[in-house]
Amino acid sequence: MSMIAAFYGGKSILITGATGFMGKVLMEKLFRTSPDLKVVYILVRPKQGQTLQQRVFQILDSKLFEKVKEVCPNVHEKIRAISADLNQNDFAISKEDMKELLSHTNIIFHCAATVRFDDHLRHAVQLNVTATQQLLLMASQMPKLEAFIHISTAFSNCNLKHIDEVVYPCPVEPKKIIDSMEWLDDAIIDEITPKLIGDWPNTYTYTKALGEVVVQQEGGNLNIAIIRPSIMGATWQEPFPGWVDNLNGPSGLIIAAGKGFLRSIRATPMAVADLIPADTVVNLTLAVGWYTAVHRPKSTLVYHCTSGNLNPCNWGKMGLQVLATFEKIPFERAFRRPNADFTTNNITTHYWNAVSHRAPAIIYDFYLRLTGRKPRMTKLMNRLLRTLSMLEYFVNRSWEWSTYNTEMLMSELSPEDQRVFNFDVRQLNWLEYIENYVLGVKKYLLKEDMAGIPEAKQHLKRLRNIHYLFNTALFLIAWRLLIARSQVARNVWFFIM
Ligand SMILES: CCCCCCCCCCCCCCCCCCCCCCCCCCCC(=O)SCCNC(=O)CCNC(=O)[C@H](O)C(C)(C)COP(=O)(O)OP(=O)(O)OC[C@H]1O[C@@H](n2cnc3c(N)ncnc32)[C@H](O)[C@@H]1OP(=O)(O)O
Ligand SMILES: NC(=O)C1=CN([C@@H]2O[C@H](COP(=O)(O)OP(=O)(O)OC[C@H]3O[C@@H](n4cnc5c(N)ncnc54)[C@H](OP(=O)(O)O)[C@@H]3O)[C@@H](O)[C@H]2O)C=CC1
Repeated sequence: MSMIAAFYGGKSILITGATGFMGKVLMEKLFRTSPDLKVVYILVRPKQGQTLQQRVFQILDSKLFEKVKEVCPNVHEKIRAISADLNQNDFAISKEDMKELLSHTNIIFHCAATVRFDDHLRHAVQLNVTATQQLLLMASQMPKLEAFIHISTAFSNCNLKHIDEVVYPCPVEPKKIIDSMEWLDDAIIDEITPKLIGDWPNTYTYTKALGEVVVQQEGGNLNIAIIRPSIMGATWQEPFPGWVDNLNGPSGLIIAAGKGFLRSIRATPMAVADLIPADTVVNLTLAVGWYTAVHRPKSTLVYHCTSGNLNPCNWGKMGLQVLATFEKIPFERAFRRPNADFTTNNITTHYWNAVSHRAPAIIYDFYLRLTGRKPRMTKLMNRLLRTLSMLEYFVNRSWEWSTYNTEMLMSELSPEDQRVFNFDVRQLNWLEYIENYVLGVKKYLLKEDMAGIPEAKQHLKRLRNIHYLFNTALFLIAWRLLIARSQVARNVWFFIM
């Protein structure tokens, strides 16, 4: 019997960010392994014209929850969606709901965050720092609370090269940042943002670092743990391999490469690609929840959920495997044949961006205009190039994350728990994982049918022929111009003939 699964039985659990990528995988695993838990409270905001209930039903209706519905047929009764906006005071939770949350919650998993790299500092501070502070205040009024688990990121200290499982101080106290956001106007915040974030690459990583300091400073007597996952990718094993539902991290780039838009990316092939499957993060999170509540460590423990030091894979190996998978499982209606490569300096990056990204987009838009359609490729390409420039920081560096606490926790688990809540990345076979990841992107993100693979292969053959034809035509035109202008070229031509 799994001790961790048994621990969550009968518990009331509060999850923020349950509608996000990690939150869904977390809920799924909780219900599948502890179907006798009492209730899962989720803080949800109405979105895109959907009510809370519609949002919950949409999640439960997805393929991700198929197994849960078998194990826990009344899962919908055990999810209690609470209307909340983490950007508002008291999260805009009604008095009755707040009362219920405060009096019943046993465990909190705080996953909600803005993960956009380019978010305005005010908004990133509001969600990643102030909301965390408010949630801690709420937690301190929960008499039955046993553990508060805060999800941060391994990149919260990406300004360092070696990162230990400790909370590092920030140059400016989070409280001062929170206060200043209240009275500074947007223009001034824009101006001081680069100075404030200093050597952090974006507002996301900076505010996640501030959030950790808030957790440490304002945690009071709560049992708190911080989890720092690296780049969260599709699921490895559970509930099935390759599940992913958003474009963050590598997923968006896999689509761009598979559809033939992405032809080159400035990346260091030997730099460590510190990917971590979402189900591994969730298994560690649930194990940490159990350990924190049962063993009550004296201080706030930080757990790194990374792969680089135990089972490293680099961007070169990952890129090659992604491309190899496209050969077997191509995406439908590609713009060009998938054939991306890495560039390593500014000059080649600019060159390939012009030749392989901008020029084909301009030519295609010209063709769309000629055929009376609306041009769209240049806009799409500019967006891709902007995304690439934001991700560059992370694919040209390697970090070392120590994992003492994570390894200590692994050794504390019973063999059964090590199996059910496996977070040992040493067992991960990267080639297999990446292949499943690409397949998952095709099935769950692009919603493409496997039956369409032969047609997709045909389409790629046609694109190859067009490519050869285009290159031959280009060569002939160039040669003709050369012959017209150069005596040497003419002589060569007569000699050949
Ligand atoms: C040796 C030789 C080898 C040769 C090999 C060749 C190599 C081949 C390459 C092959 C393939 C590639 C393989 C992988 C390569 C490298 C991958 C690198 C990934 C590195 C990631 C590192 C991240 C690490 C950071 C830390 C980790 C974290 O803690 S957290 C989360 C990470 N956060 C993110 O990833 C968010 C990043 N995104 C953003 O910040 C923004 O989206 C943006 C700034 C990038 C873009 O913003 P913009 O305003 O332009 O667009 P946006 O409005 O956001 O979106 C545009 C449309 O896309 C939709 N969208 C966007 N995001 C999502 C989403 N999450 N879910 C669903 N949909 C999304 C959005 O709705 C828009 O659609 P429309 O409305 O229809 O327009
Ligand atoms: N994805 C990754 O690669 C990594 C993620 N992390 C961390 O893991 C956690 C989860 O990330 P992930 O699941 O990928 O992120 P997502 O962007 O998928 O999910 C974010 C969640 O936060 C919720 N949220 C955002 N703003 C509000 C708000 N104002 N009120 C209520 N809820 C809100 C979203 O709700 P809604 O659905 O309404 O938008 C969503 O449920 C985050 O803390 C992130 O920093 C760490 C390392 C890597």
